[in-house]
Amino acid sequence: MPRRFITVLRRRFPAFEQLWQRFPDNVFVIRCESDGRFVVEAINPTLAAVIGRPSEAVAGLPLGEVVPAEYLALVEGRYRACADSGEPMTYEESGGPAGAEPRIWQTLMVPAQGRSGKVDYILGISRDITALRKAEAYLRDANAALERRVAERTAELECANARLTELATRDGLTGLYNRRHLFELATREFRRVVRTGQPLAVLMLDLDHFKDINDRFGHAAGDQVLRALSHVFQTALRQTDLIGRYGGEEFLVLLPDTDAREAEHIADRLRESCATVEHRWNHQTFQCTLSIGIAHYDAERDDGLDTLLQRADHALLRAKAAGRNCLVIGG
Ligand SMILES: Nc1nc2c(ncn2[C@@H]2O[C@H](COP(=O)(O)OP(=O)(O)OP(=O)(O)O)[C@@H](O)[C@H]2O)c(=O)[nH]1
Repeated sequence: MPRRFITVLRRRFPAFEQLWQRFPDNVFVIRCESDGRFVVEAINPTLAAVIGRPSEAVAGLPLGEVVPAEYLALVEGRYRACADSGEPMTYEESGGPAGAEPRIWQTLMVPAQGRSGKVDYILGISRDITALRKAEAYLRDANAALERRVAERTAELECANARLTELATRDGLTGLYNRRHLFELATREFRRVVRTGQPLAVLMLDLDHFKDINDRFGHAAGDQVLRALSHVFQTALRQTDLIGRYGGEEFLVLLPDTDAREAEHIADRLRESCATVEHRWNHQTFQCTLSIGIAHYDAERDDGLDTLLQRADHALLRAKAAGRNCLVIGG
């Protein structure tokens, strides 16, 4: 029998008595009476301190005289379930005296069967896990806050990276690809057509008498024209075409998979749309025309991107010499 057993243990083994006196969790032994009632057989000093009564004063009392009335039905229900099932049970509960901070308890109950097989005693250990649960909740919150912060920082970094890529690849004034990045893309495109043998047209665009615009209206007006025309060019081209700012008022366009007739047609569309844009500056309006040199990839002649660009450049010079606002196809 547990009481006898515990009493014997405590008397016979000083080490067990030490353990019983010092054990930091609550230990209790409940006797199950044959009429279904429960009696407190023994509680250790830790549990005695929690309920505020000496162990000796509680031993032998019916459960109803030890457990506060508001918890009695709940506690009895648990003991009954353990006794009826004959199986160990664990549960968690919160409670405590009114006005005090509620505590959370984790309890393990083990039924002890007598010779008849009936459960005579329930041995229990109950641990105050309030601090543990609080620490877990704190860690959960801290973790969630950290995850939120990491997500925010990742979004900020992605934004900054996108901005850096933008700065590294785009021309600050027009928003078109800058010369360096355009060369990278053009080189890639050139390698592709060398491999596939597909057509590739190159247009070298140069605004006519742009210096006059700067001289007449000022540099800021010139900048406005460059921005406006860049937008016009970009909208006139297909998604697959590449356009970038090649120099001051010079632009390079690559037209992949475009035959000679189509390239000429696109070039003329660019030339015309440029010429028809009306620019306004200080209550004055003016137009700006465009000369274009065209070159087509020729596997026999173009062993590198340079020669193809050179041929487009020569064609552009001829367009200028021919009076501007026109296009010339390079030989
Ligand atoms: N406003 C402005 N002007 C620029 C920019 N880059 C280059 N330019 C100007 O573009 C002008 C180019 O002049 P030129 O090379 O003589 O050519 P052009 O006057 O267009 O004459 P043609 O090309 O022969 O028709 C110069 O006045 C440059 O200062 C820029 O970013 N903004």
